[in-house]
Parts: sequence; C-alpha cells; structure tokens
Amino acid sequence: MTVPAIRIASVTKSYGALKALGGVDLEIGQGEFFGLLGPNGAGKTTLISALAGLVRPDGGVLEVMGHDVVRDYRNARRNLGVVPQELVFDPFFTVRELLRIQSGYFGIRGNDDWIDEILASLDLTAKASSNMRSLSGGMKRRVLVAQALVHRPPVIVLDEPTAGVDVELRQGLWQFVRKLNRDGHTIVLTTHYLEEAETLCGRIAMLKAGKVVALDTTDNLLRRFATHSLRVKVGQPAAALALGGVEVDGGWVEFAFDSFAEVEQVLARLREAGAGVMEMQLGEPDLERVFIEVMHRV
Ligand SMILES: Nc1ncnc2c1ncn2[C@@H]1O[C@H](COP(=O)(O)OP(=O)(O)OP(=O)(O)O)[C@@H](O)[C@H]1O
Repeated sequence: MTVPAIRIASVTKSYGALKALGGVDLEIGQGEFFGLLGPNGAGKTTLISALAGLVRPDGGVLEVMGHDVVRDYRNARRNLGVVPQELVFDPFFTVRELLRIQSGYFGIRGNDDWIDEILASLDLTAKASSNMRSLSGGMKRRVLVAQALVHRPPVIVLDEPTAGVDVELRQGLWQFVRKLNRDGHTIVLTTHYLEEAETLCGRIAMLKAGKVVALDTTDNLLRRFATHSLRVKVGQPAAALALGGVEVDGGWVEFAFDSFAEVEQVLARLREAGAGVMEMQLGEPDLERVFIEVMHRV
C-alpha cells in the first residue's frame, strides 16, 4: 500500500484558551489536488504550520510521505514545499541568490539548472538578477512559489497563493500548479476564492473553528447539498431571512431547493412577508453556496 502524502490524526493546538485545532483528522493521497477551505481563523494556517514543523501541536500525529513531522523532521520537511501566505524576504538578495540559499538549506548545491527551469515556468527569468525589494507584490509571490520548489518536494502546500494577485498572474500560477499536479505532485491549497477551489480541487475539506466539518470529493459536495437555489435582492432582508434564507451579499438572500417547484411557494411567502423582491436569480449549485450552507449548519 502506498503511504498517504499527508496524514493528520487527532491533531490539537491551543493558544491559551483558544482552541485553534480541535482534533483534526485528514488523509490526503499521493497525486491529489486537495482544497482546505474555511473562514478566517478556522485554523488552516495553523494546520499548515504544524505540517511544516513551524508550530508544535499539543497532541496528535502529522506525517508527510510517511515521515513524522516531529520525530523525523528532516525527511518530512524534505518532502514538503510550502508557499506561505505572508511575503517575508530579505530585500537585499537577488531572486537567484535567494533560491540558491534556499537550496542550501536542503543541502543542495549546483541547483542552477532546476532554478532556471522554475524561473522560466514562473515567468521570472528576466528578474533573476533583480533585488527582491525591486519586485512588485505579484512577482514576490511568484518567488515564494519558486522558493517552495527548489528542493523538488513531492508534496506542495499553497496557503492562499493568489491573495492580492492580478487575474493574469493568477491564471498563470494555476496553470503551473496544475502542471505540477499532472507531473505527480500532491497539491494542497487553501484559498478564499471558492470558484478556484471548485475548478481545481478533486477533494475538499472544510474547516470551522479548528474542526473538519465537511470532507468529500468536490463533485459529491456539490451534489450532496441542495441542487438549486433562488437568490433574491430584497428591500427587507430581515423578512427574507426569517423565512429561512441565508444572506450571501449586501441585500441578496438565498434559498436552497431540491426542485424548482418550491420556487413559487417561496416567492409567495416573500410577498406575504413584505420582503420587497427587487431582483432575482436562479442558480445551479456552486461551491460558494455549499460552503455557506456547511458553515451555517454546523
Ligand atoms: N501565534 C498565535 N498566537 C495566538 N493565537 C493564534 C496564533 N496563531 C493563530 N492564532 C489563532 O488561531 C486561530 C486560527 O488561526 P489561523 O491563522 O490558523 O486561521 P486561518 O484559517 O488560517 O485564517 P485565515 O483564513 O484568516 O488565514 C485564530 O483564532 C488565530 O487568531
């Protein structure tokens, strides 16, 4: 049997009275493109930091390619590439120097062929000799990705890699990450862009307040939750919410159905309640709605 790329069992972590991770179990197979989703503060970064050995869990086990993150740190770390959320660099190094230094951390010398390949894939070749401080935010983010790849890790974790990144770069980045996945790398991704998660991830875990509250293939998650939706923009959101709607955006409230036959009934009830429907849309299920439902249910 092949070892899972990532195994997380009963992992707990508290900061004082705050339970950041309340017993997380998760197994991610080799070659998966896996999404880790959750609202702000759900514990995603804490979990990733624990995987990278940067945060010590209070209890439980974390393994990367079968290597225990605490007891067998070096091998676990060698198998893992992490693209962190925050942009922290020494501004005085050039891009190439930075990548050479990072290679050195893993005991790799003479890594320039691979570094050139990564730079080309990330469209950074022209910036190889530029100082980090002269790069734009989006370029710095690409360097973060490059940095995570210098030691050719089989498992790559990206913590919100597209936050604050323009559309073109985002698409380029996804193309690159998809290629890495096709080449056999396991990808774990956290993002607040649920459309991206829906297109990219084969399986998804949703985290809320330090616990996994949904775990399934993306297709099953979309199927399992109500199949259709009605979104209404109303003058009186409170009246619509009282009828079981869920607020999705300023003034927009959403109702979920198994069949469109129920739409008429809801519209009648909205009229009776004086909700004041101004606009409406009928929708197919998408991950954003699944996410909102899961977060409200549990
Ligand atoms: N070093 C720390 N000290 C104290 N509390 C912390 C620390 N790191 C994280 N926390 C708390 O743990 C909880 C989980 O935070 P975490 O950063 O893991 O969430 P997240 O899901 O990554 O959120 P986001 O989507 O905002 O990045 C939060 O309530 C956070 O305030």
